[in-house]
Amino acid sequence: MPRSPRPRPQRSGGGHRRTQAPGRRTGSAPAAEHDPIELELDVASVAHGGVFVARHEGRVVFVSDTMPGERVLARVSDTRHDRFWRAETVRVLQPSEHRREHVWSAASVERDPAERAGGAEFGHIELGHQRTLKHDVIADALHRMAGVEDTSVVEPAPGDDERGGIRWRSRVRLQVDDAGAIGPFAARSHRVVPVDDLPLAIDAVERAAPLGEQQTRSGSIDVTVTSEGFVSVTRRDADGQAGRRPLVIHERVGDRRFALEATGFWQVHRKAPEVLTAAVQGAVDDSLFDPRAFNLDLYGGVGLLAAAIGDRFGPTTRITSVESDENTTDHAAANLADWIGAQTVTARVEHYLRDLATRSSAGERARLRAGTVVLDPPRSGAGRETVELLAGLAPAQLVYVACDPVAFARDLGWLRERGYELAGARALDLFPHTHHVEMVASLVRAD
Ligand SMILES: C[S@@+](CC[C@H](N)C(=O)[O-])C[C@H]1O[C@@H](n2cnc3c(N)ncnc32)[C@H](O)[C@@H]1O
Repeated sequence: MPRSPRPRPQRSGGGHRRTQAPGRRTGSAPAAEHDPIELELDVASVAHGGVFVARHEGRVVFVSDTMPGERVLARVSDTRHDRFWRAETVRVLQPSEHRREHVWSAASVERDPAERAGGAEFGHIELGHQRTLKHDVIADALHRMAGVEDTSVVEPAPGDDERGGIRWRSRVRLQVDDAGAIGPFAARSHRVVPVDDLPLAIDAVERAAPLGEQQTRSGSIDVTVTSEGFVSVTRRDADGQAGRRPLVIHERVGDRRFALEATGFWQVHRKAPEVLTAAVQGAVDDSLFDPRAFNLDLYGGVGLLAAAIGDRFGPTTRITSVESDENTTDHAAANLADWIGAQTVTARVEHYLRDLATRSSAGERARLRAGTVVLDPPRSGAGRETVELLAGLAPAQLVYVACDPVAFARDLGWLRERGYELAGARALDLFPHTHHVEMVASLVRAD
């Protein structure tokens, strides 16, 4: 790919284009609305968060809607930081061989950046190359933050390649703006973009979504279609109130049926529950697993991964599922009720582990050391406090399910400092056409 000797600053819509002195701080305001800075940029690599890295006069510019190897004209949208700016591609000057027509015209680079629907930020990239880029992000994070070299590939979910990576979302959240218009937010903004279609959603979700309608009040709309085909549409006002008691729905995974609230947490990809069940079952080292030990399912939700362990190791397996949301724990208790060794606890994981660290008996401590811990934290990861408490309890093995590889890499770095080694990791593309990727990693105590 030919490279220009130097990116040229340009002014939008005319021959003469504006630049700013390198390192100049422009305060908290974004680039002036009527005088946007436009830059010609050579895009070098992928960054975490669905953006790509270019440089302008020594400063990093994070650019959206492009990919490595492209030359683009990009409009600067954020100059608040000294060390980096943010910009949106407005025109592709030299496309990559991996560029495709966007799978969602509402998110395409042909639209003005403010009118592009968010949530499909890799939709212009060939599907296999999206996975290469996700791998690059994982490998870089593991190398920098955990000192681990990753050679794994990012695996597709069943059926995604055949469908071109569309029609996988079983739940969608739409927004309603002050004028009553319905749609997703634009990328990196709270501006609602009305859309005609939702190609990442399964057909039944798209059909149930009130696209093109008007609402009388601002807020959000959650559209969910269960694996059994039940449709639920929950409207919330701007302060998040649903206006009626939460609806209970059911999801089926293999022979199990899970009850949960329609707006409660459930894996978004229609195949994710079974893919993650199998991945977690496969990530446990049998030789280290003790069904009578103090086994834990942390951030347990309605019990999906506790059930994965129970179904693999049998009904005598003891496991305690810990979840902070009380209604969710109630559902987990019902979902796991047929299984004698399963317990559910409503608590924040960090509080629960601190309690175990300070109050458990010598016998419990021994059973914890012999235990297996599955943890599936939210996007922010487990965090330092939880990692330290967990490492202090020293369970025999951990299975870490991560929806943010960078937060995982940070936690892995801390776990390695505290005596754990990475025994294996898989990366699963459960979010095609977005930058997101799921990881399932096995860690064992190094002693
Ligand atoms: C990524 S979901 C995983 C749920 C479950 N493992 C599954 O696959 O369905 C994370 C869950 O952790 C819960 N959670 C978030 N922060 C928590 C905390 N500090 N302690 C306990 N649970 C937490 C959320 O309510 C959510 O149910």
